[in-house]
Amino acid sequence: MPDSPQIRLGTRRSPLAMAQAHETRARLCAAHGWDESAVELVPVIASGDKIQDRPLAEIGGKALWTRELDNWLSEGRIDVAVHSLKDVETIRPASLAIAAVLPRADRRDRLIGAESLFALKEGAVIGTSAPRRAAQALHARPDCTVVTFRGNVATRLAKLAAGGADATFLAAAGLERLGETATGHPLDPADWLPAPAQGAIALEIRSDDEAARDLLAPLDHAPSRAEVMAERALLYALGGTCHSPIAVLCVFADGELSMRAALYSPDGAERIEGETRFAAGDAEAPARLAADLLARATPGIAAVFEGPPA
Ligand SMILES: NCc1[nH]cc(CCC(=O)O)c1CC(=O)O
Repeated sequence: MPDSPQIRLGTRRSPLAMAQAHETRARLCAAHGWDESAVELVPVIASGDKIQDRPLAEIGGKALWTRELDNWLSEGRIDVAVHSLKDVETIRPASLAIAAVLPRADRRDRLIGAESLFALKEGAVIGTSAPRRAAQALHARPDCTVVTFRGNVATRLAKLAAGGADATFLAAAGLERLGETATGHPLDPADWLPAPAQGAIALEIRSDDEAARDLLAPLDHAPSRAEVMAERALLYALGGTCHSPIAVLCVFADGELSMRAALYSPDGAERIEGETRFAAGDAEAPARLAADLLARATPGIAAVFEGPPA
């Protein structure tokens, strides 16, 4: 029952990031019989949090969420970086490693502002800055207009309430972690797939930090890890980034992974879909699905998916 911190968790400062850090601390304390003082939370300001008015794709993409935490981790100022895995680039420094993936929360998006996309009025305005959500929405409702909607969850809900749009999308996982359990309407993955690794919290460490690796090992949830790593492998093999309108869901059941993915042109006019089932140990399956999708890509899709990095 240590009094001084055993481990320092770095986190972004947004309410959602802090909720994820608190969840991680609770799981660590439960796994090791510690009281809260054993885990120090270290809030770090991410560059993405300082810029709220432009789409992420325009201002440098996902690295905005990870750069400061990467630096603090590499410099030994924290032992663990707590991430929404959805926001973590697929190509990471070799000096860092994902030591654990927590049990994945609700993977779905929720629509806020209408019961379904088809309940929206003709020509409705949808607030989002996620290229995936914009393309999916325009595919289903080409009459709608998409406007940029950034900021943390509360900011986006406030923008919606203030009339900045008729509807917006937020991840169910994030809403639930913030206690917004009744906000919006979950979208069925049968017709609205989420983002790669949506709903998953990943704990990153320095690759050579065996002490941190051992402390985090009991928190790792192997089925969740298998699902989200397969989704990230698909994104990597497509050459996807945060600019890429890709939706994917991989589900683990009975020792098998089932993956379904859809690629869009940014305007939502073009859409292709593919699916595959594979054994949990088959690390090449996502790349095979990616190759199949790329081979079938229409021009507007081929323009934004460049294939795997050389
Ligand atoms: N891009 C921001 C972001 N990163 C992770 C979540 C939610 C939590 C998660 O998906 O794990 C959100 C908010 C959202 O997309 O609604």
